[in-house]
Amino acid sequence: MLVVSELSKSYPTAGEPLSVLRGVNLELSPGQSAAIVGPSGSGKTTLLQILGTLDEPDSGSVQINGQDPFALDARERAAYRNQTIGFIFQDHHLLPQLSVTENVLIPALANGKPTGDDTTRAAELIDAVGLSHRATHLPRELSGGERERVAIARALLMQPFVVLADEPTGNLDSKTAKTITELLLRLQAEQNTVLVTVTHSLSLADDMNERFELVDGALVRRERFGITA
Ligand SMILES: Nc1ncnc2c1ncn2[C@@H]1O[C@H](COP(=O)(O)OP(=O)(O)OP(=O)(O)O)[C@@H](O)[C@H]1O
Repeated sequence: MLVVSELSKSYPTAGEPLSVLRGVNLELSPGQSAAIVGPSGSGKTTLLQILGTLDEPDSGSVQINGQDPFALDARERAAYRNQTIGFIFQDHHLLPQLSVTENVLIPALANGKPTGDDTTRAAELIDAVGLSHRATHLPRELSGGERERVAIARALLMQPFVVLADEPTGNLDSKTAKTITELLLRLQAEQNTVLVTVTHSLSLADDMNERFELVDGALVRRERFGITA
């Protein structure tokens, strides 16, 4: 389970601190997907950064399968993050000089040289995202949708418990966005991970099991938005 309780976070400013998160609660089981929507500046990225253990909350807790990642020191937490959390970014952050296979293997490099198992799994994931014929290509030789597929394969390499996606279809046309969303949800269900997606797309939000809106620093559950595009 991913269990988030009463998270709060403020940023210092010249005057009063800017209170962004004010009591965020969330519980998701393996295999569940959730979308978080909200206006620009409502704190979606801040929340995703905390769920990803890249930033610390001021108060409240995050528990991943009963473990509190913020109880770990910075080094332990980095190792924990690499094993437990997969990240998918809008601009995919692929390394331009590395091939598709090498990019997918990046999370395994934190443990030293990729093992044979890592390489096998990378090939399986590249196949699963439909890019076997592009395995030796560089990112610049791929379309936007193909690059996003590489980012999905990379996020799943370490069999993470939680996958966090920040606008995973933000730069894609609506047809490609739909295909990528279906792929992401299929792999997420097969691998039984928790998926949390931050998005402005109500259509993408509708494809997730659960929808939440970040309102005044807290998550409010929403019904389907009824967007089919
Ligand atoms: N490091 C920081 N220091 C100070 N203020 C910050 C910092 N990071 C974010 N903020 C402020 O916190 C608020 C929430 O930012 P955040 O990036 O989480 O919003 P968001 O919902 O992801 O927005 P968008 O949809 O535009 O990406 C904004 O007002 C932003 O200016």
